[in-house]
Amino acid sequence: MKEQIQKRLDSLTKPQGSLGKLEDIALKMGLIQGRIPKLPRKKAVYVFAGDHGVVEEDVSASPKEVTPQMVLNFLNGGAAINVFSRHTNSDVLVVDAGVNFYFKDNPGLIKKKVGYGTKNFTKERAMSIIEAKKSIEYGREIARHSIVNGVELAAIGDMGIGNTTTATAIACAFGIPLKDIIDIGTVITNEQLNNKKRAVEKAIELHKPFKDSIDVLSKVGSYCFGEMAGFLLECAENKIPVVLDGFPTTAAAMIAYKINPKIKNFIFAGHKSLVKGHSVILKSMELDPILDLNMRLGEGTGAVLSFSLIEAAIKMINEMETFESANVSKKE
Ligand SMILES: Cc1cc2ncn([C@H]3O[C@H](COP(=O)(O)O)[C@@H](O)[C@H]3O)c2cc1C
Ligand SMILES: O=C(O)c1cccnc1
Repeated sequence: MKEQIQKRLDSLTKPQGSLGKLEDIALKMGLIQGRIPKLPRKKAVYVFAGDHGVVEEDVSASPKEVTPQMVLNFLNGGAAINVFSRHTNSDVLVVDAGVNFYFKDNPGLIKKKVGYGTKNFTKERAMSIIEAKKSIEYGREIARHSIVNGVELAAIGDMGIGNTTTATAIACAFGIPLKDIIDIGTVITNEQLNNKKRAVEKAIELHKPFKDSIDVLSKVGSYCFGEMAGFLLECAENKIPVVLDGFPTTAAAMIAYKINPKIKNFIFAGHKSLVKGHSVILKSMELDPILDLNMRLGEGTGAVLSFSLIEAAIKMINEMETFESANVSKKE
C-alpha cells in the first residue's frame, strides 16, 4: 500500500516531495485507511475535562472553578475551540471525565465522570488502580460511540486547571527529565512556577518507581488523561485517525503509547505548542507536528485547525492531475 500511495504522490504534477509534510500526511492517512485516502465524512473534537487535586499546591494562574465554567462555555459555543470547530466544520463534544461539578444533561456533553476530581498527587495516589482502569475503559467507550456515529477524523482536547502540572508529572514518570519540560502552562508567577516544579519533584520522589501506564496514571495522572488514553487506544485499534493538540493531550498519548506503541501510526500531532516540553514529548513518540503557531491554549484548538491541512493533503492526492493526464513532461 505504501508503494502504491507513494507512486501516486510522485506521479502528480509537481517536483517529487515538493509538498513536504502535506505528502507525509496524505501517505499516513492513506496507510490508515488502506487506500488512496478519502476525505473524512465526519470530524469531531472531544474535549476531556477534569479537576486535579494538585491545584491545591498553587501551580496555576486560575482558580479551579474555571474548569466547569469553561465546560459551560464550550456547551454554549463561546470558546476558541467552538470557533475553530465551526471554521473546520467539526463537532465539539465535551466529556466530563471528572469535574467537581454536577452538569445538567446537554446534547454536547458526554457524562463519563470517574470521580469528582483527583487527589493531590504530591501526598497520595491521584486515584486508585480501579479508577485508573475505569478511566481507560470510559475513554474506549467514548471512542466506540464516536465510531458508531460515523466520526472518521477525531481530535482530542483538554480542559482542566492544573493540566500542565499533571502532564509534566506523567512525562517525568516515564523518564523525561524535569528540566527539559518544566514550563509555565498558562501564564503563572515565578513563585507558582517554583510550586509546580516542587510539586512534580515531590510526586516523583513519593511514587517512584513506576511500573507501567496504569501505575503512572493512578499515581500522578488524572481521570481526563486516562480517558484520553483509552480513546486513543480504541480509535487506533479501529483504524480511526486522531489528532493530538498540545502538551496535556500529548502526555495522555504517552500513557497510551506505553501500552501500545503502534498507536503512533494512527495519531497526528496537530501542532507544536509553545510549552517547552511539548516538542520533547512529541519527539519521544517520533511525532512531527503539523502547525507551529505559538499557541498555548489547549481545548483541542491546534488539533482542529490542523484538520484543514489534513483535508488539503487528501484533496491534493485525489484532485491533482498526473504528469501523464495533464500532458506535462517529466524527465525519465
Ligand atoms: C479561561 C481559560 C480557558 C482555557 N482553555 C484551555 N485552558 C488551558 O489551561 C489549563 C491548563 O493550564 P495550567 O496547567 O496552567 O492550569 C487547561 O485547562 C488548558 O486546557 C484554559 C485556561 C483558562 C484560564
Ligand atoms: O500545550 C497546550 O495545549 C496547553 C498549554 C497551556 C495550557 N493548556 C494547554
